[in-house]
Amino acid sequence: MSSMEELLAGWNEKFRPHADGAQLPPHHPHCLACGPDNPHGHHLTVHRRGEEVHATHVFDERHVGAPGIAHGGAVATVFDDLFGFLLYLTGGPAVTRKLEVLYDSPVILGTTYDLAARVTRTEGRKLFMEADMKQLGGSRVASASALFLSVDVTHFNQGMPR
Ligand SMILES: CCCCCCCCCCCCCC(=O)SCCNC(=O)CCNC(=O)[C@H](O)C(C)(C)COP(=O)(O)OP(=O)(O)OC[C@H]1O[C@@H](n2cnc3c(N)ncnc32)[C@H](O)[C@@H]1OP(=O)(O)O
Repeated sequence: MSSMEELLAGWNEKFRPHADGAQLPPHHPHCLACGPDNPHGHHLTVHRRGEEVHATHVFDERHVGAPGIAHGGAVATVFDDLFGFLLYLTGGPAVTRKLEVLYDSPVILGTTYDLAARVTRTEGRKLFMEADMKQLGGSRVASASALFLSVDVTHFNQGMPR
């Protein structure tokens, strides 16, 4: 089986309907944000809650920017990937065309944060999404909005080894 065939087979399995409350599958084992086999990754675990996706996350020393504070790029990575889990609800592959992050207050290493994301609007291939990150039971520390564009799964051929 070629790498592309394996990708397609895995993708179809991932896109089976996911029940409300279910843990959603990682995009792939080495994904920077959700891959369980990526030693540098965030190992994000994400659940479906109604038409939203939710995650609880603790940034650690691998994600440091200023001492004790998560790097803004690491926070953006987690938002971007969380948006990628909404694709299991919308039902097909899409990629980030635009990502905007608002940093309200420092994201502190070793602190647990709640994240939630949702699709706010669709227009043809365009998926408009929003997400927020809050202290447990507390105030918002960051939010994000994104435009994803639906693509055919062959889009990912571009990354296959030649
Ligand atoms: C099995 C496992 C598989 C692994 C897969 C994991 C997948 C998930 C992983 C998730 C991981 C996390 C996620 C990641 O990390 S995804 C990785 C990061 N993203 C990318 O690599 C994407 C790179 N970009 C591209 O490939 C192309 O540019 C794409 C495909 C996105 C679009 O190129 P394409 O040529 O196809 O489209 P178009 O340019 O004609 O535009 C189409 C329409 O969109 C409108 N438009 C464009 N820009 C804007 C804008 N700023 N505001 C408003 N509208 C905008 C535009 O006017 C047009 O509208 P209309 O004229 O039709 O009305």
